[in-house]
Amino acid sequence: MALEQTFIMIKPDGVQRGLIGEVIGRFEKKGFYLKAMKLINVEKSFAEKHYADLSSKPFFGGLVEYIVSGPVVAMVWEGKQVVSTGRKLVGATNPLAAEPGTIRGDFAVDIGRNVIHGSDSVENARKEIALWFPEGIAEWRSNQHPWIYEV
Ligand SMILES: Nc1ncnc2c1ncn2[C@@H]1O[C@H](COP(=O)(O)OP(=O)(O)OP(=O)(O)O)[C@@H](O)[C@H]1O
Repeated sequence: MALEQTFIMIKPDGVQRGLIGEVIGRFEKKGFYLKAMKLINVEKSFAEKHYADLSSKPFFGGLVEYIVSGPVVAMVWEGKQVVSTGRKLVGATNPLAAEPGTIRGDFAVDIGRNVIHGSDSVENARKEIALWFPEGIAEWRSNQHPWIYEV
């Protein structure tokens, strides 16, 4: 069975608020595999590249300032339908609309401080992983695999 990969980033507010372990724990306990992770400060030009699709939006400048305001945790997670299911774990963009039980629903209030990013499609996940991890990602699979996945 081919497993998907997605790019997940804990934004500067999530790092500052001590939510790294909480976020990782939710993805781990679900049954997804952490394939790459780094805590880094990104340059403005890099943040602009990551959010290039939103460059015409009025909030673009503020969004880029937010992303460069402190370290972020960039991760690759692997699993069955991890792109769409990861978005469900993350919750709606506006945290006030995000369901309780989701990361944004449980830990955020404002759209401009929504703790986490998750790729919105398999194609964008591929692009984002290539952008953030040009060095490549780890190859491994949990020994618990047969206890999480039927095949
Ligand atoms: N109206 C807005 N005002 C301020 N910031 C916004 C607004 N809309 C979106 N953003 C910020 O831009 C990010 C990207 O917006 P997008 O529409 O791609 O939402 P998303 O896919 O849920 O979020 P992300 O890409 O971060 O996972 C949001 O997560 C949020 O931080």
